[in-house]
This record gives sequence, C-alpha cells and structure tokens, in this order.
Amino acid sequence: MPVRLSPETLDEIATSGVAVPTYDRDGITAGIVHFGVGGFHRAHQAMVIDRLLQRGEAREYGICGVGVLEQDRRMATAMAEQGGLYTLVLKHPDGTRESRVVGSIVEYLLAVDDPDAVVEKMAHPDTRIVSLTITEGGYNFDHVTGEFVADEPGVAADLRGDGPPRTVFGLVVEALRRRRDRGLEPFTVMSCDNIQGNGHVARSMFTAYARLQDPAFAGWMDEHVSFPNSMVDRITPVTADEDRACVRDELGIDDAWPVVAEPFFQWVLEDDHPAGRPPYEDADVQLVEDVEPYELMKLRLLNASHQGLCYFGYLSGYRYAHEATQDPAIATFLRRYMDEEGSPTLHPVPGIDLEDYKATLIERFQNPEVRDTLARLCAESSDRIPKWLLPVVRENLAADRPVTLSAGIVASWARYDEGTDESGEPIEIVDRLAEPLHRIALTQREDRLAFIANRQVFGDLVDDERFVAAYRDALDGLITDGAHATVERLSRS
Ligand SMILES: NC(=O)c1ccc[n+]([C@@H]2O[C@H](COP(=O)([O-])OP(=O)(O)OC[C@H]3O[C@@H](n4cnc5c(N)ncnc54)[C@H](O)[C@@H]3O)[C@@H](O)[C@H]2O)c1
Ligand SMILES: O=P(O)(O)OC[C@@H](O)[C@@H](O)[C@H](O)[C@H](O)CO
Repeated sequence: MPVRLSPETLDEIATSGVAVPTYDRDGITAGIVHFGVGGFHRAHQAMVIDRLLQRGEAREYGICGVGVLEQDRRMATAMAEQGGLYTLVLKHPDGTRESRVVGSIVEYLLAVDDPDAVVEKMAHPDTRIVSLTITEGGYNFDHVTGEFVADEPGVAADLRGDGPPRTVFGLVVEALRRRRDRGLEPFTVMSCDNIQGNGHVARSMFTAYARLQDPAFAGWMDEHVSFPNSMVDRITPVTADEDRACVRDELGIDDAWPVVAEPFFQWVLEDDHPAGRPPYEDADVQLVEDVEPYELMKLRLLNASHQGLCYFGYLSGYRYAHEATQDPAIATFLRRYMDEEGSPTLHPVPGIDLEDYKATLIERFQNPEVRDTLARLCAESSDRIPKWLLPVVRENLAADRPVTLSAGIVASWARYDEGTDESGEPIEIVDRLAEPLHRIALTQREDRLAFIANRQVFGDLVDDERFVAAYRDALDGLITDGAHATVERLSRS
C-alpha cells in the first residue's frame, strides 16, 4: 500500500529507500516568501533551500509559499494536506531517476482567502527575501512600450484601493510600506522568471505601481529595495497524472502533487541581497555581478528554441518536446537558428563553451523521460515570443544579419494560431490574447501579413522588408506544403 505523504509518515517513507529531509523541520524560520509556487519553484529554488537545510544551513531561510490566483487553491490544499512536503523526481535520459522528498516549504498562504495575512507575513522582521515565479505575463508590462499596464482590471482595483490588495503588486508594495512605517529594513525582491533583466523589470513594474499610488514612496522603494537579476534553468514540465501514478507505484508514496524535472540545473544570481541571503554558493548557485550574458544566452538559445520546436513540432503531429527534437529536420533547424541567429546577438559568457551549451540543449530537449508537452511550450506565446525571439530579430535586422529562421518560427506560431492542425483537428490555443490572435490568424489565408501587422505584439516589424519577405515565404510554405516540409526546407536553406 502506498504511504500518504505527510510529516508524520516521513520515517516510514525513508525505510523504503526514498531520500527524505533528515533535518528538523520544526523551528525553521520562513525568511523567504515566494509568489507562484508551481512546478518550477519546487524543482529549483525550493530544492536549493532543501539542500542547504540538509547541510545544516539556511534554517532562517525556509519558504512560505503564496498563491495569488484562485487557481492556486489546489496547491494550497496539497500543501496543507502534506505539510508543504512533495516528491521531486529527476529523470535522466537513460531512464534512471533521482527521487527525494523536499521539505523547505514550511508554510503556504492563499492571498485570495486572506490578503492581510500575506502582507503581514512579508512585513514580518523574519522575512528577508520575496521571490517570484509568476510567469512572464505576471509582470504586467506592455511588450512594445515597456510601460506598466495600469488598467489591467486586478491592478486597477488595487490602485483604487476599494478593498485589500489582491495582486502581487498591491500585496508586495503594501508590505514594503508597512516595513518602512515600522522602521524595518526592506526585503529583497528576487524575480526568478524567464525575462531578460528580470530584476530590472521587477524594479520598474513594482515602482511604477507604487508611483501611481504615492510617488514619494515609489522614490523610497527605488532607493532602498534591491531587485537582483537572475538566470534560472531547469526544464520542469507540468505534473501529469502518470507522474503521480509513477511516484505511487515505484516509490510507494501517495503524493497529491509531485514534481518531475530534468537533472540539469543552473541558477546564476546577481549578488545583491542587502537584507541577507542563504549561502546559495553552497548549493551550486553561481553568484555574479553581471547576469546579463548568462540570461541572454539562456533566453535566446533555450527559450527561443522552445518556441522554434513547439509549433513546427505540434503541426507536424508530435505532442512532446523530445519527439519533435528527435526529428532530424527540427533538430537541424534549431541548431541553425542557434548558430546563425541566436548566437550572434550574445555577449561572451564567462566560463561557458557555447558550442557545448548548444549541443547540450538539443540533448536536453531530446530527453525522452522528461515528457515535456508541446502544449506547455505553445502556451502564452504572446508573452514569450516578444520577450525571447523578437529582440533577436530586431538586433539582427539592425546589424544586417539573417532573420530567416526566426521569421520561420514566427510564421509557425501564426499558422498554429489558426486553431486547426494539418489533419483538421482543433488546436486549443492557450494565451491571454487567444481570441484576437486566432481571429487575426484566420484572415492570413487572404492577407499573409495580418498576424504580424498586430503592432500590440510585433511593434513595427511589419514595416521591415527583409523580415516581411522571410516571414511571407515561411507562411506560404506552411500553408501550401505543411509544417514538416517547411521546417525541413528552412533547415537546409
Ligand atoms: N517550468 C520551467 O521549465 C521553468 C524553467 C525556468 C523558469 N521558469 C519560470 O517559472 C515560471 C513558472 O513556471 P512553472 O512551470 O512553475 O509554472 P506553473 O504554472 O506551475 O506555476 C506558475 C505560478 O505562477 C502563478 N501566476 C501566474 N500568473 C500570475 C500572476 N499574474 N500573479 C501572480 N501569480 C501568478 C500561478 O498561479 C502559479 O502559481 C515560468 O513562467 C518561467 O518564468 C519555468
Ligand atoms: O515557463 P516559461 O513560460 O518561461 O517558458 C516555457 C519554457 O521555455 C521554459 O519553462 C523552459 O522549460 C525553462 O525556461 C527551462 O529552464
């Protein structure tokens, strides 16, 4: 019989050979409040703290998770039932696994139910870091202007102050204000999302929100709150029922929400935590002064390549990242995109051999055990393509370098957003702009440039003749010859 995961059953689970926390979880202080406890936080930052706790370190840096959205209620329930414990399973390509019960999340609060408890938690003197994995869309900035979007309904309600704060902006800024008023030093706001200059972006968005309420306080924040940049990496798919079944059948653990991830791990973090930080360096975190070269490398090679494989892959009939990347045409296309269009926009990256890095990326994508779905990679494209791929396009256009393969990726997205695959089956477009993007994509059979004429997403790219020619050529191919023939042709072009 599987054992239900809880603090009371840890000893029993340990007897079956699964690694569990052997540190005393009672008395750990929550010095980190984390917004957006999804798969990635639990496979990455929470794993780091667990490793430190296992070494007898960081006992003042336990994690209090926070969910801001109603959708986080399921996580709140799992966390409550399991005392914050969960199983992390790292899957190697040869089928071997490393499994461990992680114990670093010691508390979880649902802001939807009790926003003031969340604000008070952050305002507590024990809190030194507020970290974020709230997705690219969570930062609420306009892709073209870079400005904070103040009329987003949740944000607008927080700004009006009709009730207690409900968004991450309202909650965090209110907590900082209470700390200042109580004479406490501010916590560090540490973004761990896939956004170039994630610390800079977090700084501008949180202070922009504060400025709309109280310009003087925004000035105080800008002067006193630190927002380190970071590059974070570990492919973490959405937990599937088969993962729960696997943890139950193979490890004998009944876990409501385990996490599965690849073994690869990287975290490059700007060393700027005036309120204190865990000894991250003891858990393989690279602390550096300048994160930018690392983050450009990762976002423009790994993340942009994910977009390069997901639409072509899905339209070619694949459903998993490894299936798509094991297709030689797609693998060659990705490698050429990385070499010819992504890499020329990068800065030298200290300590990294880019050739190895790119080869490893293809191997990571091909890991058959991870089972990362193309659906995950195709989701929220309007938040991803403008942040990862369009900067590559713009830099290459400005430098008169090729953009053919990037334009092909954009065209594959446009074809995907028509909402029907090549067998006539419907595609579920998951994107906060799904409805308008789908409507526009449906007109491209008559007007090939309709999709990229959407300046809200693409800015003025439609005015660039070189980009337009490459885009039109790829979209023509997608429509007349199909996705696989087009990616194959582009991979040889
Ligand atoms: N999954 C990965 O492989 C991976 C790897 C590196 C970095 N990341 C970063 O982590 C982010 C989250 O990935 P995940 O796999 O954990 O996703 P997930 O869907 O499992 O979790 C996302 C969390 O963010 C919350 N969230 C979403 N929008 C929000 C908003 N507007 N305000 C507050 N909370 C919000 C969700 O409620 C959820 O708790 C990614 O978007 C990316 O920036 C993910
Ligand atoms: O999670 P997102 O939305 O930032 O992007 C989707 C994937 O590209 C991303 O999650 C990667 O798997 C990850 O960045 C690998 O470290």
